[in-house]
Amino acid sequence: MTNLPEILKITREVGWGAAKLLRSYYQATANNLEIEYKQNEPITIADKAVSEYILSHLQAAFVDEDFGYISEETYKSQQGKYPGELVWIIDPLDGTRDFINKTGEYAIHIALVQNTRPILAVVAIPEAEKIYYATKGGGTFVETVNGSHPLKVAAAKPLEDLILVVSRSHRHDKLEFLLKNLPCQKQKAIGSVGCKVAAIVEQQADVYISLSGKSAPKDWDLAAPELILTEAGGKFTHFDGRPLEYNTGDINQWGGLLASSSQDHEILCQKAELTLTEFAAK
Ligand SMILES: Nc1ncnc2c1ncn2[C@@H]1O[C@H](COP(=O)(O)O)[C@@H](OP(=O)(O)O)[C@H]1O
Ligand SMILES: [Mg+2]
Repeated sequence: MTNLPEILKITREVGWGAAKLLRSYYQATANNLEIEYKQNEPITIADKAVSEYILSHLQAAFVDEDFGYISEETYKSQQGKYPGELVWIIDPLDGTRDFINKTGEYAIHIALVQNTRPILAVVAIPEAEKIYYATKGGGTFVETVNGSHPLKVAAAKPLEDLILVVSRSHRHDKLEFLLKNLPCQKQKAIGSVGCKVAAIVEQQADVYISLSGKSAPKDWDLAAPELILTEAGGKFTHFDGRPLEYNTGDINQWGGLLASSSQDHEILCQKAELTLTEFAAK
């Protein structure tokens, strides 16, 4: 395999190119985004164009490599898991609703997964003109036009001072009950998982909670943001402490997931599980 630093260099370039392309769609006010709905989730021509851009550039750069490719826009529910060891998991536009509603909170996720776990990640945030990148064991960095520097999550603070970020559009009764009963009541809505994790590694937030309802977030929503967070010193697990796994055959990430700046991660997970038991008993 081409070495990881070389793969990262190429992926960062692809991330910047994809960010520029996606931003051009965001800023073209006269553009008809040709919004369609797939299982209740919107898709625009920008999702498709950026997916095509990322896939074609990665495939051209790694013609000699035995990589699989899973992109939100080209994924077919019957395709099952990629049988090889290394697979790219790509979300060309995470936060499509926020993209359409012009909140600026949208991101691009590119992760390389080895045997169900991410080993390399790029999260691009076009409106901030930043990319975040990480490799397993190599730390997390933020890059702007002025260069890059490492990032670490915030130091420990009291539970009640932790700032929690949560989805703006994927809300339901069970999640609302959970959010109301957590010890951290400083809560704000941010679109896109990439943008939520960026807020945590930039020390503007501390905790992110995702709880599936009738639908669940998918591998491409989480693989890249997870590595960006954990390499910055944070934790990202199921409420029961299990690590997330990708390319398992079920693209959905069911259940409760908690991402945090790590101090008190286990306490928050236990509290979340307890609160769900209370909800079930209502
Ligand atoms: N309960 C859920 N069901 C389906 N998708 C979910 C979800 N929660 C989060 N997601 C996905 O996670 C991404 C971020 O969501 P949010 O901005 O609400 O936090 C979105 O990806 P896409 O925009 O790529 O579809 C969204 O579809
Ligand atoms: Mg997404």
